Amino acid sequence: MADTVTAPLAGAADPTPVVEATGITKRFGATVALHDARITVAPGESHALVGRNGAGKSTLVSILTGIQQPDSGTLLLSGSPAPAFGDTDAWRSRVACVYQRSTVIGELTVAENLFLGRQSQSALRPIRWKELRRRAADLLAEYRVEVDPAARAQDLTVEQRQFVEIARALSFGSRFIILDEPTAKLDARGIDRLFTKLRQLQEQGVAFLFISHHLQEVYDLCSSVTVYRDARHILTAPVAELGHEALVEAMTGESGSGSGSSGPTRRTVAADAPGVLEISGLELPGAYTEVSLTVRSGEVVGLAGATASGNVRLGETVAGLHRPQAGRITVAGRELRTGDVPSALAAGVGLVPEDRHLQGLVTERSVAENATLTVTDQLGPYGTVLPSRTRAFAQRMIEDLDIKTPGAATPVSALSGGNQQKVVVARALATRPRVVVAIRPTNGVDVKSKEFLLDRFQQVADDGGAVLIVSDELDDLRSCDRVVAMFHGRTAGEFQPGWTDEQLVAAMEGMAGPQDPHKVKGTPSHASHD
Ligand SMILES: Nc1ncnc2c1ncn2[C@@H]1O[C@H](COP(=O)(O)OP(=O)(O)OP(=O)(O)O)[C@@H](O)[C@H]1O
Repeated sequence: MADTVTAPLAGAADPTPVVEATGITKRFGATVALHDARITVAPGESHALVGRNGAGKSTLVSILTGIQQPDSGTLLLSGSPAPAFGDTDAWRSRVACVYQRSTVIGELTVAENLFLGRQSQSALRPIRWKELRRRAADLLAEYRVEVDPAARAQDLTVEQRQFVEIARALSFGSRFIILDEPTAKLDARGIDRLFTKLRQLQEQGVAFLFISHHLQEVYDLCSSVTVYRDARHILTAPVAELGHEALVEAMTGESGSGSGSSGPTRRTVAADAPGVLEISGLELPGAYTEVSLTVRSGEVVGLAGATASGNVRLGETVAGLHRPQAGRITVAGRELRTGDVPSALAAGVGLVPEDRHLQGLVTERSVAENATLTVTDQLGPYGTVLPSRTRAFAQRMIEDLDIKTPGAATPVSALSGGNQQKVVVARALATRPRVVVAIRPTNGVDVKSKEFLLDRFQQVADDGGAVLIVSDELDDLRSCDRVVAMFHGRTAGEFQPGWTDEQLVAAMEGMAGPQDPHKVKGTPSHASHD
């Protein structure tokens, strides 16, 4: 069992790549996930890996971290052949991965998480908790991570948990860290703090492989970028030499494909269109207060806000997941029984939940079963579910949402992350809802598919429905007919088309009224602040 290695970080004097993978091929049944793929990351380098959903990025990560074996290919870590498959200690002394979903255990303290499985030198010796906390404090100080070792992991913020994971990885001796969509659950401030920490560590010689669908983050953080497309390596280039359009072109294989920067075509919602979703005086203690909002037929409204703004809880309340203390919600004039999911479903509310793993999918079940979970009543007579009808229904959803899967019977666990997200959206749309509440709906979805999904929500509105997009992603919000910003549980301004990133970001940060010109730094992907 490995003990703590708190070797100080050194500069990047040795030019041997931390990873050099060549000719990597990996198949899952008939699916070729990687074909003759390669990647090289230099010490102290911040290297991005980008590609559309299903391009093979996560498969590469699982091979680089020893979770999966390639069918063929060569993998060198710091110039040495990769450890034997299954030799966990050897693998984690060379490479670690911080995933979007944290691997720390919420019920345990930071110190316990850091030394999990290596608390005591000998299994027979009792664990000395005081000593453990002291070692944890030393370790955190070494990497300048400001977290209390005695705090329960579940009480930490998402990025603090990531810092603990990074410190744990470094303590095993690894100087190469893979970050797989690390910003997906962070708000703007969290992203800033994570990037600051990564830059600090990079200066100390730590190398990163950074995977993100937010291309602006690639430009902000990385010096080189590798693009995969359809299981193959397409190019590796210095970030500074590859413009945004060329990068998207490499990812999609289509020239001049655009990336959402041109913005959606503006539609006008009739001024006398009836309110389909009406929220009045809603209050949920600890989350939001006195919120009133109407979404009219044909309208897509953005509900913007940072992590603690209350926007997510408000969206979830509409879908029946929380019972507010005061206020009313009506859908097409009918009052909802609040805090009751079946009642919201029956009224025609479809939900794209925030966390597809916790609230969205049964991953061991098929794409067909997951996509039709909310419409089983339409799949056969007298409460029966006909497999043929389920498959046909699912097939339509697969085509409609461009889900990349070998078939409707494929388990969702075999799909790439972005395609799993599309199944969640498919399920929300399967009921032909009058109201769609979509929480960060493009999470993990590539640039092209993002436009595609947002377009599907527009279609719901075009068919007379009302859509509420709850997000802090400026790309999501840009597609809306109107945006309401929330800050600390209250609405903090309304924005008509033509708003600038700076204006909206300022409102989300509690710094400005609607469309007040403010000098605030913004990024095109996530909201930022000054
Ligand atoms: N365990 C598995 N069984 C079967 N197929 C799999 C499995 N894991 C991945 N695949 C398939 O391999 C291909 C590559 O998937 P991978 O998860 O590596 O893509 P990705 O680039 O990480 O996508 P995303 O951006 O959506 O996360 C996909 O077609 C996926 O469905």
